Amino acid sequence: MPAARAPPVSLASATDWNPERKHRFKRRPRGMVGLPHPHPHVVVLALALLLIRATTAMTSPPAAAAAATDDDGDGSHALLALLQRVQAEAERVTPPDVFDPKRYVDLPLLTGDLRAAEAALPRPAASLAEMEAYLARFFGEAGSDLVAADPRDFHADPPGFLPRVESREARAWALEVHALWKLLARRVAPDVAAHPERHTLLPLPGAVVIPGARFREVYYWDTYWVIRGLLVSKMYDTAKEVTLNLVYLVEKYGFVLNGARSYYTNRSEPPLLSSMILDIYKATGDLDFVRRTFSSLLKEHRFWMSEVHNVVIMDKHGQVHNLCRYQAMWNKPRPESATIDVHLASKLTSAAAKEKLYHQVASTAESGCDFSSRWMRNSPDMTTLATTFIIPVDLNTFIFKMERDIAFFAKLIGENATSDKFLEASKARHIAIDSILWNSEMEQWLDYWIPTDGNSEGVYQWKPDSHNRNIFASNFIPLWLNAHNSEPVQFADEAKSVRVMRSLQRSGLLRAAGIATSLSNTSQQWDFPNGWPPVQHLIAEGLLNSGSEEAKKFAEDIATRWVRTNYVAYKSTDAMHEKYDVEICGKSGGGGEYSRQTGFGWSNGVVLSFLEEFGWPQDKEIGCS
Ligand SMILES: OC[C@H]1O[C@H](O[C@H]2O[C@H](CO)[C@@H](O)[C@H](O)[C@H]2O)[C@H](O)[C@@H](O)[C@@H]1O
Repeated sequence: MPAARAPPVSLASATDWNPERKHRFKRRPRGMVGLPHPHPHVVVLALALLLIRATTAMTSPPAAAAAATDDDGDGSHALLALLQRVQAEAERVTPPDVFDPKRYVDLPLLTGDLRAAEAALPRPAASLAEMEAYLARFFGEAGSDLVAADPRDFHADPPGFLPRVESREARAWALEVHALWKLLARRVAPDVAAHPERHTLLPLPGAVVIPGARFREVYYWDTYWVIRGLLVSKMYDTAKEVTLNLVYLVEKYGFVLNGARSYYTNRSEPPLLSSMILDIYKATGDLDFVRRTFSSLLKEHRFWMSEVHNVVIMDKHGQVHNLCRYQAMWNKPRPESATIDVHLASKLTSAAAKEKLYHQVASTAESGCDFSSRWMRNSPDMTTLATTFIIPVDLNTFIFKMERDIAFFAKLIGENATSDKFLEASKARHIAIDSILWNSEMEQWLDYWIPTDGNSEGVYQWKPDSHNRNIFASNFIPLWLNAHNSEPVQFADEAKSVRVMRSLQRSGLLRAAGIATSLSNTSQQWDFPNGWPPVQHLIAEGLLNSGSEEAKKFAEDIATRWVRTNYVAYKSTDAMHEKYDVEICGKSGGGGEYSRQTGFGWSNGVVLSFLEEFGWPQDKEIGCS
């Protein structure tokens, strides 16, 4: 085996992360070696990881992390424990088609008397009526601890709105979608900060835009497309305020949480904070906003570079690379879906196997794509989820982008040395993505399976047969980097982008109403036949900016299919949907562990963004063709 060479980049002074030290963890006690000065919250999580690793094999999940992350020191863990018992009791008496486990962990306690609420919980409840009476006595409605916000920069028909949308029908609808920001804007009620022990909702300093329906709180990666839409709607102040909430979370927890609930503190979501800040800067030129948020981006980068997420892998030429994976710091049922997780784990016998499964389930939620055959060793068997053993194409795309954005911002604010270091880091990641994830035969980037044999502490040796050769829309997401390249050399040059486009066209993913998430119908929501707004947008924007006229036309074709299906579904249901069935124009998506959701933050953002980018001519049909 060729000698391992250290990656060419050192970010030590910029981020306190030194890739050379990364390799030392082979000989050092296990722990957060890649993160010498992390945020205190991350330290607690890391210590939890350390504890479990001292006693179990590396393939075991970080069991002690559970104990570390469900107590914020404000008493909200006691409430969450009670709410999970409420959830379990409610399941027994609620018809399955209306039972949503998340509702129960979102309930705010009406008074400070948790003990009284505990004592009065009917165990078992005799009926649904008895359970509902109990809930009404002790708890407010789920979502009642958020109050409507009235964004001051909202105008019903903002000047300069969608100048290229000529069709009256399309324009009238776009204005209705734009008006949905008012319905989705919220503020956390003052009681949440005053009495955190009564809420699983976390306090936030500014207004938020929620996805909608059961998703009553702000979500991390959803917010990127919310921001894109708010910028189209000229709501620049709201876009900044929403983003500053996520910055606040980084400052408080060391990373952006999956969502702003105490039960989401054990994981993040696809990291797009730097992209939000970049797009706001491009729209407003507000350099103070960049200055204000910059150090939080460095902090977030440290989180993703820590041992929890970083994987070291040696390519076939002996070159060593750092890439990232998803990994939650949790090995218990997800509180928001505990009944579902417990049921799934009941197929396994040992407590250790259950913990490992819970760890994989939560780690999959960190991917934002929960759930999908993509993360299963043996699809569609959910007990074979193995997300922490996958190097995902899209995650590394987002982190490459983060590094490029940080380099750009650092230059803007005069931190040239930091800029150079992050530029180098992004180049190293570019090389890593090309070496480890690019598949020249299929002309796609492919997720990479790392071994589950307990070697995750060391440097993995790249193997050609470890690519996941199944077709997923995520295989094409690196194209998005075309949209954001400030250098003459594009991430995927024009010729390569065209080859990737042809591969996408041959893949079978493009359907009547958009790009399917995968080709496999598992009944999971991130599989066929669902298409998701962020995925359409990432791929279309990448194609649009590839430099190829043909790819640009293809991007417009994808956008047209997507806009039409959103429009037709809206006309028939009076709502924007979370996801769509790409087989049938105008049909919302289904599957997964919860019912169809409407609102919907990222759907609105993607439609507005497509309409801004491509316009809609007078004579273009907007119904299904
Ligand atoms: O309650 C189940 C899961 O719900 C969320 O995931 C889905 O909705 C999110 C909000 O729109 C979205 O960010 C994610 O991509 C969806 O899969 C939540 O994020 C999960 O953590 C949660 O377990």
